[in-house]
Amino acid sequence: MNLSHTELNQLPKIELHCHLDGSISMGTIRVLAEKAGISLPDSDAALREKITAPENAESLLDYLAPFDFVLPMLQTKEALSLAAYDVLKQAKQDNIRYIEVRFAPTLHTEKDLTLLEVVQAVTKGLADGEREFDVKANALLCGMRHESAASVMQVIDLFLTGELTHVAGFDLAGGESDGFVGEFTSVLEKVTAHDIPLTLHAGECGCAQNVMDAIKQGATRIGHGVAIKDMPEKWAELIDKKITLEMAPTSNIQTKAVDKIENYPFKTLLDAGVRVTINTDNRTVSGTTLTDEYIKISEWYALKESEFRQIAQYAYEASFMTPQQRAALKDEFVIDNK
Ligand SMILES: O=c1[nH]cnc2c1ncn2[C@@H]1O[C@H](CO)[C@@H](O)[C@H]1O
Ligand SMILES: [Zn+2]
Repeated sequence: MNLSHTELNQLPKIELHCHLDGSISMGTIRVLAEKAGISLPDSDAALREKITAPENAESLLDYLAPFDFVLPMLQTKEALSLAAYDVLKQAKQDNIRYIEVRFAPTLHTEKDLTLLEVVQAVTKGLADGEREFDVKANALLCGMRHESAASVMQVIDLFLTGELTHVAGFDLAGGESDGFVGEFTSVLEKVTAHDIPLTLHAGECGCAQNVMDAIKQGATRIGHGVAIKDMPEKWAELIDKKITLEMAPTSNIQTKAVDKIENYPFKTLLDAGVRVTINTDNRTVSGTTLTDEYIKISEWYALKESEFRQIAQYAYEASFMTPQQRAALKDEFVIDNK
């Protein structure tokens, strides 16, 4: 029998893939808009339409459109701290014990913030939320793939300032073209040269080769990676290297990473031994919670509790936690299979 919604909610969880700007609750968006002097529709239904992915999204780029609506509200330190705090509040409701919240610093410098100030404002909100909600958290910094390698390099240079706390790794996000890894070789070489933990969006709506390129370039985790379903001959390599896929069922259907649920490879990959994990990607843009994503996976595949716990252990092992965070959560996430 499937686990009940309450049981799924209560499972201890780790979320590796959650975008800050796509995950701010409607209540906090109203607060941020007011502070920014931006007027919003009065009705929640009309506002929801602006901040969620279009029902008939045709592609990843369609899916990304609502971000343009929220970003003008995320241009001050106060707004960024409040947004990060708000995401941790939501994480608590999912019984998340550890979360990595990602964002692109270059998207928050429209007013007068420096990249460093942007990151410090977000990590302040995470630190406040950690204390308030007993959820551990780190930030991941994203470079945007539509920006130049030189601009993305400025984000990498933040890691080298020695001024960051609560920042655990790097990612590339935005629209995905085939062969994108090659456009950012110089950036990604610097990432690995400095041992900065690396996850890359790949094989979301691009080809399976993007996933293999990302791994070759040093990514230990892949954002989505759905397209690897088309290269079963590579699964053994993923298993061998303990590559972890950060999948997000609702988002993956919305972006048309697969045309229909029957073609979603989550369970096939899990059964084959590939390390898959469950994530929201964007709580608000996808209109979901991590509990909702667990419910979806439970309804689609009737997973047993032991399988959900195995998936959470994969997330624990692949996370970019500090040694202290890892030690504190060990008993909740390392299951004894023997
Ligand atoms: O699923 C996704 N694939 C690729 N890029 C994404 C996805 N969700 C959000 N973003 C992009 O990442 C930026 C930083 O958080 C967002 O502004 C959005 O453009
Ligand atoms: Zn994403």
